Amino acid sequence: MSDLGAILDRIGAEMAAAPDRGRVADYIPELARISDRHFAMAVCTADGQTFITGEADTPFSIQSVSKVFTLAIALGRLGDQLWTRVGREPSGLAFNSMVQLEYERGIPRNPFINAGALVVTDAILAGHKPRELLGEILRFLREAAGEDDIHINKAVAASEQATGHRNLALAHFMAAHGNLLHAPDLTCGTYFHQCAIEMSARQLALAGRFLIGAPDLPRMLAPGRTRRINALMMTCGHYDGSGEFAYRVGLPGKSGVGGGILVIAPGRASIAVWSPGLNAQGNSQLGTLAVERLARATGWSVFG
Ligand SMILES: NC(=O)CC[C@H](N)C(=O)O
Repeated sequence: MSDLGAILDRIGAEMAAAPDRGRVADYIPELARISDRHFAMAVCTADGQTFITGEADTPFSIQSVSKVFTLAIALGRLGDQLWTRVGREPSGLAFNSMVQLEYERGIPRNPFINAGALVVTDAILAGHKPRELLGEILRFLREAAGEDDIHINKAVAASEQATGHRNLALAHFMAAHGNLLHAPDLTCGTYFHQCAIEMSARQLALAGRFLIGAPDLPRMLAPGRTRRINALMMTCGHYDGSGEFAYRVGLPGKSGVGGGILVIAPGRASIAVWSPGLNAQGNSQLGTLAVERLARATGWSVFG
């Protein structure tokens, strides 16, 4: 790579000057307080280097990016058995949509929409107390990142708990179809806490290294499974904006309404970007633009 540091400096400067920063999520009151001025990007390469620009050590709410890690834990623990409860197709609908779940009898389309992520959390909650599972998720992240300073923001979790009617509705609906093992408020409560994990862009890029598929990096899962997580990130990681992200960026990515995106360049790098303003599909507006520019400058793409 010619000069990743210079590429990131340029992208950071361009994003600081960007006029249209999208809109910060306001349906979770604690997230509505975050300024849309933040920007950070971190790139961890397969050969062990890390490059950053912007506020790469400021923690932010990873929200739905957590779904990548709970899926990894679920696949490691349950293997293909998980797929009896959740599908692997893009939904073409918003992350919190209800309609499809009714047509498809309580089986969510994929593990990255909210309904699917609730099923994944519910599956790995089996045999554990919520506190134990949340401890396991944090341990997984800390081991993957090689950093201990990763925590849950309890105020964000409480804020979502107080307003999370749609997620509770999704969970109740799946319970009605026999696709939930625990009481809806238990599964949702665990999910709200997992979404409220805070990480910096640097920590998130480090935690994503196990998905690069390169030797000498932390190995959290069998290689065949990490490839499949990448496939799902590519097809479903941005909800009804997944096609657009694949077209513009050409790499698997998973977004969250906190404005974070984890992007994997297989064999090359793990990339984390953060800018809290979102586009109409609930994906970081500048985050997407920044990784689009990074992909163009580096030539990284899974499409050759
Ligand atoms: N897209 C997201 O990041 C959504 C996560 C959020 N906690 C929710 O369930 O609404």
